[in-house]
Amino acid sequence: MTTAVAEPGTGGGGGTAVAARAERVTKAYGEGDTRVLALDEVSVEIARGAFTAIMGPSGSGKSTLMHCLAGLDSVTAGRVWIGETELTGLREKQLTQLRRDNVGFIFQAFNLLPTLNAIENITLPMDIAGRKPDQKWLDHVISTVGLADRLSHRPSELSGGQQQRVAVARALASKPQIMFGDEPTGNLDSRAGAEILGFLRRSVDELGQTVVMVTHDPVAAAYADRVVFLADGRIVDEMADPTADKVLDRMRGFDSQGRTS
Ligand SMILES: Nc1ncnc2c1ncn2[C@@H]1O[C@H](COP(=O)(O)OP(=O)(O)OP(=O)(O)O)[C@@H](O)[C@H]1O
Repeated sequence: MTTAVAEPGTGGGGGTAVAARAERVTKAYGEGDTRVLALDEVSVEIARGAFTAIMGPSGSGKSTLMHCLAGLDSVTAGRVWIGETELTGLREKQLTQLRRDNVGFIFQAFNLLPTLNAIENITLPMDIAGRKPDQKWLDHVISTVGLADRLSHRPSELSGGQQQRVAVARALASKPQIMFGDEPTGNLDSRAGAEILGFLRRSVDELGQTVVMVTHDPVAAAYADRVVFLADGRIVDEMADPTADKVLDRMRGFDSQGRTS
């Protein structure tokens, strides 16, 4: 017998904890001669409570896959779920609400508001949504990312690494079901980048979060539990427990084979 009550978002059937899922997702941009197939029937499951990296050559569809999984972009064909909610078919208003309540985002550009201090930036999405942050969780997040003594600083008074820590805390503040990062360390030097990756790792290990990160960097991918490799809009490989060397080897393999299908 299966239990009648499922945890929110633990995925249907089979009992595996799936935080997000794409089923035969195709995404095409443009029409006719200028049509580009950015994703070609991609199916993938993102495990809950794990750190997944998406890698692949430039133009292979990494950002498009992330945007489709996160409900930031519509699909041409196929279906997408976050937890048990199917995104494909939702109206824009429902999608906005689902993203706001269940998804955290970290981008390459920190996207902080310059007139607000760190804590105001962190709680802004919840303030806009009219939700009260869970203070205990918020304190835990702030101490995890090491911002406790910087909360009254404005972005201009913070280093790039500290600004991205604010962005990480903002993404975590609402206890999202899933966090997406698109090259979150792309604007940081390697030390600040390593710090942010360490915080993402800790948010998985210590806070039970689910993280999906697009990256070009094998060193960044090595922080993940699993790497999914894309080429020409298709998933061509994946790797559990990656190391930077293993990832680099695999990437070289793709390069020497040229187009992989
Ligand atoms: N809005 C758009 N309009 C038209 N084509 C697009 C659009 N967005 C992406 N593409 C095309 O879709 C393909 C996949 O793009 P995507 O940005 O997902 O790749 P990527 O792997 O993230 O690349 P990079 O590593 O260079 O950021 C590319 O050929 C790109 O030119």
